[in-house]
Amino acid sequence: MTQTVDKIMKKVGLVGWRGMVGSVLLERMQQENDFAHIDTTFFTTSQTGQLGPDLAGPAKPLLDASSIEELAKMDVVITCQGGDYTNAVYPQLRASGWHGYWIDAASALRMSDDSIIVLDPVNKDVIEQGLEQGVKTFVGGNCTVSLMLLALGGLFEHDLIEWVSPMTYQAASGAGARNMKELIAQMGAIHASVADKLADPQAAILEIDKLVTDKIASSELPQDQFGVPLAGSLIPWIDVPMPSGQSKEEWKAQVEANKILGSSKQPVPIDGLCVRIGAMRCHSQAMTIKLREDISVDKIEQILAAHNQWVKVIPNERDITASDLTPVKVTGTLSIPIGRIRKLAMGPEYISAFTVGDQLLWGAAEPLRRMLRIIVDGSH
Ligand SMILES: NC(=O)C1=CN([C@@H]2O[C@H](COP(=O)(O)OP(=O)(O)OC[C@H]3O[C@@H](n4cnc5c(N)ncnc54)[C@H](OP(=O)(O)O)[C@@H]3O)[C@@H](O)[C@H]2O)C=CC1
Ligand SMILES: N[C@@H](CC(=O)OP(=O)(O)O)C(=O)O
Repeated sequence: MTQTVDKIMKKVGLVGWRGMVGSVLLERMQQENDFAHIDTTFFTTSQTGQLGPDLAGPAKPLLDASSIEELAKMDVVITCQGGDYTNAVYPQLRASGWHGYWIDAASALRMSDDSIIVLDPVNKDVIEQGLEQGVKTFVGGNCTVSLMLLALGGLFEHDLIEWVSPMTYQAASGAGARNMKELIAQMGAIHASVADKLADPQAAILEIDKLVTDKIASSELPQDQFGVPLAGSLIPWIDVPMPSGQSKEEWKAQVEANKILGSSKQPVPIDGLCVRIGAMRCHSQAMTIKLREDISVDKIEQILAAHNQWVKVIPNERDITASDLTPVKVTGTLSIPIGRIRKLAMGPEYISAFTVGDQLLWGAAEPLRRMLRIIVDGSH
C-alpha cells in the first residue's frame, strides 16, 4: 500500500512586496514556482485589511506588518521594506521570543554578529554552516558587493586576489523608484529644450550644446530626489560620508565582501569610488585587481567562467564588448558578464576587468529568494 505524506509547508510572511525590490522578488518567485512550496501571508505597513495579491491562492486581506503577534506566527519573515522597518520591528519580534528565520533586503542587520550576508553561489558553505549552528537572520548584501563577488567568484574561491579597487557606475534604481522616474523626467526636459533644433538639420551643435548645458544647470530641471542633475551628468558620491573619507557605499565593499566570503584570515582590501550615473537598473564596475601571482589571461578567464552559471566572460574585443557588456544588454536578466580582462602596465599581477549586473535581481531580490528556498527545501 502506498501512502502519501504531505510535507507541512513553512509559513512565510512577506513584507515590502509592493515596493521595487519586493515586486522583482515576487516576479522571480512566480517564475520559479516558489509559492507552491510555502504557505504565504502578505503583510503591509499602509494597507491593512485591503485585499492582497492572489499569487499564492485566493487573495486574502493584508495583515499589519507591525503586528508582532501576527509576524510571530510565521516560520519565515522575508522583508524588502527597508531599514527603518527592520530597526522598528525586528528587535521587538526577537524580544517576543520568536525564533523564526528573518530574511532581509535592508542593510540594517548586515554587519550584526548573529547575521549572515547571503549570496549562495559564493558562500553556500558559510550559509549551511550558519544554519547548522542555529543562525536565523539572513541579509542580502549591498548590490555592488554581490554583483562584484558573483563576477569575481572564481578568483576569490582560489584565493588569487591580493586586493581589488572597484570604480562603480551605479544606476538610478539603487536610489529608489522615485529617482528612476526623476532621471527620465530630467532626460525628457533636456530633450524638450532642444527638440526643435534637433529636427532642423541646419542647427549648429554648439548652440544645441549651450541650450542643453543651460537646461541641465537650471533650477527648472526636476531634481527633488537626487538634489542635482543626473541626466547629462553624474554624481561621484553615494550614501552618507564615513570618517575615513569614503562614502558609506564605498565602505561597504570591503566589510561586506569579506563577511560574505567568511574570510577568517586577513581581510582582502577592497576599495574604490562609487559613482551614480544615468543608467536605469544595472550597476557596472571597472575593477583594478592585484593578483597574488602572475596568471595568464586565458587561465583567469577559465577560472572566472567556471565559478557559477551566471557569470559570462566577454572576450576583450570591441564589438562584443560594446553590445554584450552593457546595462542595456543585462537589464532584467540574471546574467553577470565580465570583460575587458587584460594585463595592466603596472606589472604582470595587475589586471583590469569590467562587469555589469542587474542591481534589483542579483543585486537585491535573487539572493533573498534563493535563501528562502534553501530554508524551505532543506531540513531546517
Ligand atoms: N533599491 C535598491 O536597489 C535596493 C534596496 N534595498 C533595500 O530594500 C528596501 C526597499 O527598497 P525599494 O524596493 O526600492 O523601496 P520602495 O520605496 O519601492 O518600497 C518600499 C515600500 O514603500 C511602500 N509604498 C508606498 N507607496 C507605494 C507605491 N506607490 N508603490 C509601491 N510601494 C509603495 C510599500 O510598503 P507597503 O506596501 O507596506 O505600503 C513598499 O514596500 C530599501 O530600503 C533597502 O533597504 C536593498 C538592495 C537594493
Ligand atoms: N546603495 C545602493 C542601493 C542599496 O539599497 O544599497 P544597500 O542595500 O546597501 O542599502 C545604491 O545606491 O545603488
